[in-house]
Amino acid sequence: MRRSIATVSLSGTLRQKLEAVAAAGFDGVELFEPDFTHFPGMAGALGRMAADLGLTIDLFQPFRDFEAMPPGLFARSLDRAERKFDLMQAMGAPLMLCCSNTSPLSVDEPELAAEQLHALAERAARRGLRVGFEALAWGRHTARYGQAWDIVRRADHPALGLILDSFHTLSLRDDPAAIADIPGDKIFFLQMADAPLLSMDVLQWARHHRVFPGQGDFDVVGFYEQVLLAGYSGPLSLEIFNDMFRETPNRRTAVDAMRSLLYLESQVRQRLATRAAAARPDARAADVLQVRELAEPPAAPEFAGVAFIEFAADEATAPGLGMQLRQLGFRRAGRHRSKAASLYRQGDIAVIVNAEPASFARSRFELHGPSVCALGLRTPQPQAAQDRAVALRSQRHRSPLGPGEVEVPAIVSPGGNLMHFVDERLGPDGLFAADFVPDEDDDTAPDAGLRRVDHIALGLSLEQYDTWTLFTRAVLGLSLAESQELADPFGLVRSRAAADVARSLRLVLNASLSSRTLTARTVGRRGDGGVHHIAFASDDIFDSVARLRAQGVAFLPISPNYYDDLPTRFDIEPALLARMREAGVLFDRSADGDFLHIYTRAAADEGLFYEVVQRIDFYDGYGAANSAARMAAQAQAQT
Ligand SMILES: O=C(O)c1ccc(O)c(O)c1
Ligand SMILES: [Mg+2]
Repeated sequence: MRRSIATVSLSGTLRQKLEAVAAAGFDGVELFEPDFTHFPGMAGALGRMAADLGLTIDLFQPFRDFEAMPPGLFARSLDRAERKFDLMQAMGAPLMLCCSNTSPLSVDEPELAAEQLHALAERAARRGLRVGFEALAWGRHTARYGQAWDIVRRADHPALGLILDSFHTLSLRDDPAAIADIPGDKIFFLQMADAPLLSMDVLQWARHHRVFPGQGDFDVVGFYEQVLLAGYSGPLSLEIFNDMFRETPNRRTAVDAMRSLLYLESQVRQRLATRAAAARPDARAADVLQVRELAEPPAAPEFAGVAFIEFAADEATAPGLGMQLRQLGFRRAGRHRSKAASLYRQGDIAVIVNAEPASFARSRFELHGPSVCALGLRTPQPQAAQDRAVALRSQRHRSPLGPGEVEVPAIVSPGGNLMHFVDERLGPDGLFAADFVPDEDDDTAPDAGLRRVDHIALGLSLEQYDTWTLFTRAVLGLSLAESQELADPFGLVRSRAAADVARSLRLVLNASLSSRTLTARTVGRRGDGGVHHIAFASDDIFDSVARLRAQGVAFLPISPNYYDDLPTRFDIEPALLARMREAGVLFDRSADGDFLHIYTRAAADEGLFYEVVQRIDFYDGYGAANSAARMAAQAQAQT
């Protein structure tokens, strides 16, 4: 399996792009011609540079506005092609991408298009080169792969084949099923791109909003499956035009790119295995040439809740964090055997405050101040979870172990915090029993009835939003809800939830479109991928709130207008409404159940805040409808 990527997909100079692509383990690139036009060297030098990095130049693109032209223009286009063939030969690129004509001068005559492409292929063949024809979704007369294939078939030249691009097919909601009937050796190249479902002009959509497979909403797996069933055995390439990727540091983009391909391959591999094993086995599936070359990471782990949340602190800030936790009803349950770390417990929740000098936590503290630096996720398959993450290009993390301490497989999540995979078989206390010496406080505050972590919300920069989408989906195997845009008084916040099937692990990804929202400021202080707020579940939110208020916890004040509005939206018992109004509790309802929740005020210097939630019946959301109430209250609480 050769993996490739178009140079247009990354930021940087051409040299930097190639270096990033090579470092991420790609075999080749599609050279986007404008990258070459501004390259300070000749084609031969570029070819040598790529070769020195261990990369091939698999394709030269795009050659535009060629087929179905009136004769005068056609002759000129052939001359233009010869100049490009010169370059391709000098740089060692064997294949030219010719995209379907968008010129108003082109004519709707497939026979003419075929004839002219035949002539182009003949010129290419004389030099040992090949041409691939790709239907652009906005091509003047050829927009669908079926039309492009019809022209390629009519042209009938061995040096002319089809180029497929998932974006063009899926954006037009065209059915990829007929791809499987195209002879695999006539498909010369495959470009994969995903995209969010948007209703907009297809050219704008294609040039600005493509994302890597697994980051969008298209059925890219179904598309790739059809291409493999056709018998295609060429490179699997990414071609992503995306405004954000043009500015994101290219090393990060290249890792996301590789992760997306490996994830795509693993999903297709499973589909093909299912077809081959079906009651009436699919002979073509069994014959797919590349199936053994498709990536096969260990299966995504199951989760069984959040085992712990770890704060980074130092000697000066650890006591303050401890006080805050006590106020929230946690008791100090132990001190670490070998590190300057304390354990706080309430219900099933465990919070570690780590002030160990010269540790990973301290390095995060130095960057971001007191903040969450690691999450422990409980799973029956901790080693497989880590192995999958590493197979999908996450970094393994090893912490120094003291005597008798339990080794917990860990990885670095995007943005640099840690994720530990804690063996479920250790039980709720097992990990802590080994690592922490029991040490109950004397001055413990009363338990506030917080039972478990309901969800953890992360603050992300916009450029990390797609990275986290792919990370949660591919590495953690979570499923994602739709993105929503929430109104902070100082700008919009894009938000989507990721959760496991059992709903034992819920992460909320928040990215601000503005630089002035609370989310944006959290990212500035806490770093990209930092924890923005933590929601704890209570079985009786009113009781928990009363206890917390008695401990001096301050909650966000909610406008009386909110409570006047609620009964116009929902049929709520007056007694419940009165209780909510009095307690400052917010309300949401879906077809599955109700949701009661409340937010603490952000500690003045921290940014981080807490939420208490109560899910009734099978409510599965996060009260997004109340986020505007929350953000307005936060803005007002700060003035
Ligand atoms: O947007 C374009 O022009 C363009 C060019 C080449 C491609 O392969 C493609 O999918 C789009
Ligand atoms: Mg394309």
